[in-house]
Amino acid sequence: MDGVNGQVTQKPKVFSYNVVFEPEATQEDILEHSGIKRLLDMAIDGFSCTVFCYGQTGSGKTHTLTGPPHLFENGPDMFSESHGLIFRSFVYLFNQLESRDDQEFTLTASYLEIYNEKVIDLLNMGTNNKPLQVRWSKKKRGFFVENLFEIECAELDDLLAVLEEGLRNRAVASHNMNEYSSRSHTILSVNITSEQKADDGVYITRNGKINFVDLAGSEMTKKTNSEGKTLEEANNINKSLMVLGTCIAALSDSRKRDAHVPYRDSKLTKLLADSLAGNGVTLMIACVSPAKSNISETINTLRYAARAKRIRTKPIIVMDPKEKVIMSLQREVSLLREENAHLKMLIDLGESGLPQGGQHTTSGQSPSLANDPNIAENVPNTALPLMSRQGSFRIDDEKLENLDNRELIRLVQHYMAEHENVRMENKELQEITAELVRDQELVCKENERLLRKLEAASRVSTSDPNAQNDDSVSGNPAASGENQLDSSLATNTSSTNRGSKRGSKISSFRSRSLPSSSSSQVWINPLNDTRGKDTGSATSRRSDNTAPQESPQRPHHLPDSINKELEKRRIGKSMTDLSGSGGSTNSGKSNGGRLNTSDGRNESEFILTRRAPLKSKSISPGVAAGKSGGRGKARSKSVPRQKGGGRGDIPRGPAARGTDRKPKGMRSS
Ligand SMILES: Nc1ncnc2c1ncn2[C@@H]1O[C@H](COP(=O)(O)OP(=O)(O)OP(=O)(O)O)[C@@H](O)[C@H]1O
Repeated sequence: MDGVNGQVTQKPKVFSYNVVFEPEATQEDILEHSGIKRLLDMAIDGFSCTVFCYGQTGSGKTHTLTGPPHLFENGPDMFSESHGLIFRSFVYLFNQLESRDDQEFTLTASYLEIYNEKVIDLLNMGTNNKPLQVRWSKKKRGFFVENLFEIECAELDDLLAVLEEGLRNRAVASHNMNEYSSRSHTILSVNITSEQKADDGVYITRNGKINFVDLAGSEMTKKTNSEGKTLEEANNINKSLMVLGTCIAALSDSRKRDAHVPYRDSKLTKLLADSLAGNGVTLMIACVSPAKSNISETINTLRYAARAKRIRTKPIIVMDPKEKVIMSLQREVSLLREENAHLKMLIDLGESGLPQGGQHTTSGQSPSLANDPNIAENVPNTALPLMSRQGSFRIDDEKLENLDNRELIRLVQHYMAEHENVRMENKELQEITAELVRDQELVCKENERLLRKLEAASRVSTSDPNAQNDDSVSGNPAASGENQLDSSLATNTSSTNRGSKRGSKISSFRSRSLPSSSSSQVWINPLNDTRGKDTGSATSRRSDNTAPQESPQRPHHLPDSINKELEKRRIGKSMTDLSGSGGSTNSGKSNGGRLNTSDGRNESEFILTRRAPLKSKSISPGVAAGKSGGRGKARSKSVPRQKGGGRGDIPRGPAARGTDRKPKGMRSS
C-alpha cells in the first residue's frame, strides 16, 4: 500500500464481503442491495432474523439504520430521502404482509437499550431506575428480557410510533467524534406471528422475528477525550463489544466450533446469541470511516466483519411445538401414502397377468388403514366431531380452534397411530415386492433354460431323426432333454407353490391374486409377459395357460413347439393326449388309460405321470424294444437321477414332494 509521500508502509489487505457500498450509496440502495428484503421475507415465513450495524464511533451506524438525527423530531416525514433501513423495512414489511392473502398476521414490537450493562425498556422508561433482567428460557432455549413491553402494531403507523418513541428515549451524548453519539446498544424487535390454513383444516402458526441492532461504536477514549460519565459509558461499550468480538472469533473458527463461546459475559451477547450462532439468519453491516486517521479502527472493523462472515447458523422456522408435531406427522403420513400407492401399483402391475384368487384393494385407501381399529374404532366419542368417518382421518375446520389440550393430544395420538400403520403396511408391501422380484428372476431363468433345451432338442431331432432308435439312445441328448424339460417344468411349478405357501404376511396379499397351486403351471411374471405381442413364443403360450378364466383343474398344456418335437420323435401321441384336452390316452401301450389327466389330478401328479411315459416311451421303444433291453432298463431306472434332469434338479416343495407320491398304477422308475 502506498502510504503518505509514496512510502510503502505495509502489504495490502484484502477482505471480501457480499456487498460493498461506496460513500455515494443512498439509503434506498442499502434497502435494495444489502439483502435486508430477503431477511424480512424470511421473518414473515417464521425465521428469526437479525440485522446489526457494527463500526467505530461516528462511522454512520445510526445513520444507516435510522437516518440523521432529528429526523423524527416533528413526526416522521413519510417521503424523506433520509429515512434509514428501519423505516424502509417497515414499509416493505407491511407491503409484503398485505400481499399475502392466505395468512393472517399479528405484529408486536419491543425496543430496548443496553446502557452500562443495564437493560432499559425504551417503550417504558419507568425501567430506567429498575433495569430489566435477562433470563434463560428453558422452553425457548434462549435468553429473553423479563417484563419487556411488547406493543401490538396493527398498522404501519404503530410501528413507526415505536421507532420514534425509542429514538427519543435512547441515551445520546456528544463527544469529540460524534455530536449525537449513541451511548448504548439498542435492539428494536418486531415479532411476526402468522397463521396459515393448511390441509385438514389445521392452522399452522409461525413465529418469525426481525431484530434491528444499533451497536454503540467502539471508541478510543483518548481520541474522543471522554471523561466522567462518558468515559464510563465508553468502557462499558468497549467491554461488551470486546465480548462480542470474542464470541464472533470463537464461532468463526471451525477448529474451535465445539469450544466454549462466552455469550454470558455480556448482556449484549446473551441477547444476540441466537442471532450469531443459533437458528437465526443474521445480516451484519460494517460501517467504516474513509479517514486516514481511522485506519486502524477501519481495519479492525473489516476484520470483524470478515470473521463474522465465516459463521454458519442453522436457520429453522419457529413453530408451535404441538402444531409442529401435527404437521410433521401429516407430512410423513402423506409421504408414506404416496409410497404405498406406488408400491401397490407395482404389485398390481406384477399380478395383472395372473388369475385373481380374491379381492385386491386398489383404491388409495389401504385395506389395513380402512379397517384399522386404531383409526376407525379407537377414536374416542368425545373427539368424534373432529373426525369424519368417511375416508381416513379428517379434522373439522371450525372445531380445531376450540380444541383443548386433551383433544389435541388425542389428535396427535391418532396421527401417530395412522402413521405407524402406514409404515407397517409399507414395510409389508416392500417385502412382497422383493419376493415378486425374486420370483420373476427365478422364472425368467427357468424359461430361458427351457427354451435352450427346446432348441437343443429341435436341433438334434432335425439333424438325426432316427436317433431315438439308435443303440446309443441312453446317451441321446434328445431323450435326456425331454427328461430335463420335465424336471424344469416341475421346478417352475414348485416355485409357484412355494410362493403361495409363504408366510402369512405375504400370503395375505398374494393369496388374493396369485394362482392356487392346482391352477398354476408356470408362473409368468406379467412384467415380462408378452401375450398378445409375440404369440409365437413359448413363453407367451405358457402364460396363456395361466389365464384367470382357466379351470384350476386343467392339466398342463405343453407349448405347441414341444408337442411338435415330441411328435417328431414318435412319442408324441400320448404326450399330445396328455397335454391336450384330456382325451383318452388308452392307445399308449406303456401307460394305457392311466395317463388320462382329465380327471383333475393335481399338477405334481401330472408331472410325474408325464415322466413315466417319457421313460417308457422314449427309452422303451428304442431301448427296450430292441437292441439293448438291459441297458434300457438300467437307463429307465437311472433317469430320475441323472443328466441335469435328475433328482438333484427336482425342487423341494409341494411339487417335488408330489413326485414321490406315485399315481395309482404307476410303474416304479
Ligand atoms: N452516509 C452518510 N451520509 C451522510 N451523513 C452521514 C452518513 N453516515 C454518517 N453520517 C453522519 O455522520 C454523523 C455520525 O453518524 P452516526 O451517528 O450514524 O455514527 P455512529 O456510527 O452511529 O456513531 P456512534 O457509534 O457514536 O453512535 C451523523 O451526523 C450522521 O448523520
